[in-house]
Order: sequence, then C-alpha cells, then structure tokens
Amino acid sequence: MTATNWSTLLKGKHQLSLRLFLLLNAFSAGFSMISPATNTQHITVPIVMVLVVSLSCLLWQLVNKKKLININFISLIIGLLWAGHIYIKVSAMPNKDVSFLIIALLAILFIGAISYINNIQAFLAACLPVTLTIFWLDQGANWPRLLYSIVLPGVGITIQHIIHQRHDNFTRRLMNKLLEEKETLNDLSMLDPLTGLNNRRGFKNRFDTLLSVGSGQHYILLLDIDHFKAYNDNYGHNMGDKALTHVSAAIRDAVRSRDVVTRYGGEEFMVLLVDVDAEQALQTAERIRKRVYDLNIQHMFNKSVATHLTISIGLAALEQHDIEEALRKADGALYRAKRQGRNSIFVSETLLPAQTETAHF
Ligand SMILES: Nc1nc2c(ncn2[C@@H]2O[C@H](COP(=O)(O)OP(=O)(O)OP(=O)(O)O)[C@@H](O)[C@H]2O)c(=O)[nH]1
Repeated sequence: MTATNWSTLLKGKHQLSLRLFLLLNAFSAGFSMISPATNTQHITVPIVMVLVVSLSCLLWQLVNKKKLININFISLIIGLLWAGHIYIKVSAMPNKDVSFLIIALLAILFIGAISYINNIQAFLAACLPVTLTIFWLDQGANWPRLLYSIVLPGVGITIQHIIHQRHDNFTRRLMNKLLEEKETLNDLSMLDPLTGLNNRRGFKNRFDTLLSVGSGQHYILLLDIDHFKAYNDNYGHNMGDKALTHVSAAIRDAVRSRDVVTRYGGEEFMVLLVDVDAEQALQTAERIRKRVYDLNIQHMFNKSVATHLTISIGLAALEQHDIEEALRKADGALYRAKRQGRNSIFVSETLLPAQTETAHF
C-alpha cells in the first residue's frame, strides 16, 4: 500500500516534468522557426515534428489526465528529432558555425536539465542524440569548448539529482513513519484502554471483515458481572477496574483467537463465536462462566449468589448477519439469567426451542 502510494506520487511527479519538457521544446521549436540562430534552413521536417509531437503529447495529456506517457521514449524521439534538425542545418551551411553548435547544445542541455532534474534517464534520452551528433559534426575541431559546454551542466544536474534523491528518500521515510503512526492510532481507537479488548468500533470493524469472508454459523454471548455496583461501592473504583481487567483476560483466554471479544459497556462484554454449532457455543459460554468463577475474586456483597465475583451470560444465534437482532435476543436471555439468580447462562428461545428459559450452571 505504502509502496504503491509512493510510486504513484513519483510517477505523477515525473509526468509533470514531462509536461515542462514538452512545453519548453514546443516553445524552442517555434522560436527557432521564427527567429533562427543562422539563416540556413529555418524550417526542417524534424523541427516541425518536434513542435507537432510536443504539442500533441501535451494535448493528449490534457485530455487523458490519468494515462501515463512513456517519458524515456518520448524524450528520445524529441532528442533524435533535434539531432536531425541540427544535422540538416549544419549540412546546409557553407562553413560550419561552431557558435551555432554550442548554442544548440546548451539549449538542449538547458531544457533537459531544467525539466529532468529528478530523472537522469530521461535527461540522457533527450540530450545524448544531440550531444553525439554535435561532436560528430564538429569532428574534434572545437572539442575543448564543446566538452566544457557539456561538463558544466552535466556536473550540475548530477549534483542536483543526488540532492533530489536525498529529499525523496527523506520524504519517503517521513511518509512511512506517518502511515505507521496512523495505523497505530487507528488500532488504538478500536481498543478499550482499560481491558485491551475491542471497543464497539473495533467490533464493528472485525464484524465487517468477518462477514466478507465467513459463511458458517455464528453465536453471540452477552456477559455481565453480577452485582458489580455493590463491588465498586464496597471495594472502591480502583479495585473495580482491576476486577474488570482480570475478567476480560479470563474471557479472552477461554475463547479462540478468531472469536471476537468486546467490552460492550461498563461491566458488560460481548463475544462473537465464529463458525461453531449450538453445543460448542454453550460449552464455550460455560467455560467462560467457570473461568471467571475460578478467578476467586472476593465479592462478599454478591448477595446470595456467591462470595466471589461471578458473571451471567445470555446466548443467541446470529442469523443472516443481523447483529442487532442477535444482540436483542442475547440481552433477553441475559435478563432472564439475572432474574433467575445470576452466575448462569441462559439461551435465547429461538436457539434451543425445546429448552426455552433453560439455565445452565
Ligand atoms: N470500576 C469500574 N466500574 C465500572 C466501570 N464501568 C461501569 N462500572 C460500574 O459497573 C456498575 C454496574 O452496575 P449496574 O448496572 O447497576 O449492575 P450491577 O450492580 O452489576 O447489577 P446486576 O447487573 O443486576 O447484577 C456501576 O456501578 C458502574 O459504575 C469501569 O470502567 N470501572
């Protein structure tokens, strides 16, 4: 994802450079035709082609904004056309004009360097044909001046290219770091800070993913600590928080990693049991109830239920991915479990019709 983002950004940046390159070439070709450096052969087929190709590519990019042009290919074509133009002009001159060669060379290097400061391949594709042609036409007569004209911008663009690469690397590292932090924040916003369990948002996220891949039968458990208000009132809020943390861990330990455990409310939890049958769901509910009971957290104010902390559980099937309906049924079963004495599991009527309002201890 990150790499894709980055390469898309880079491609976009290179396409912008190409637009600048095409614009400068179109302008330069037009200007050379109107006001040529020498009087021989103002208008040649290659220079007209430079103008046509540059303007056509620019127009094509304007219309097809999302489509990419092969930058190296088009730069090479334009480089070759300029080389052809220079060759025709110099061949038509009675005496070879070295100042024309130098001006032509500098113009091409200037356009290449200013457009492709961050793309050395495209720079070479655009400038190499002209450079080689000029050296060939000169036949070594003025090589120190020509070499100087190349070395200066060549060194300049190489240094600028290195600086740009360093900036790009820095930006890429920064982007990766920001994406990592965004992911961490995203994860944190889906977790309950006290227990580390999913909060409702986290549940929704897991639930949506589950629906897109799973196809089996799922069950919902709603769990509520018994007489927790009395626990808080008598042992204090801090002890209450500790108890909540221990109960959360016990629930999480009693289910499989694919099941989704959520802190649903203050002292209420929800477990989504994935791909199980009714019997397995009931067994898991019983395992959770027992694990919490076995924590042996003293609760002398758990009325007549026990002398330590207990939970009540309501169980319902998840039908046709209707979570609201499943929760409503599980809540009904939990209510009955509370009414019938707590520390128990009640199942929704629709789950086990023969055992309506059956308590399991
Ligand atoms: N320590 C602590 N207590 C909490 C937290 N969230 C909710 N509670 C407490 O949980 C208690 C829930 O009480 P009630 O809803 O009256 O239910 P109960 O006392 O457990 O009684 P039954 O559910 O009928 O067994 C309240 O006193 C809340 O203050 C929390 O994050 N930490």
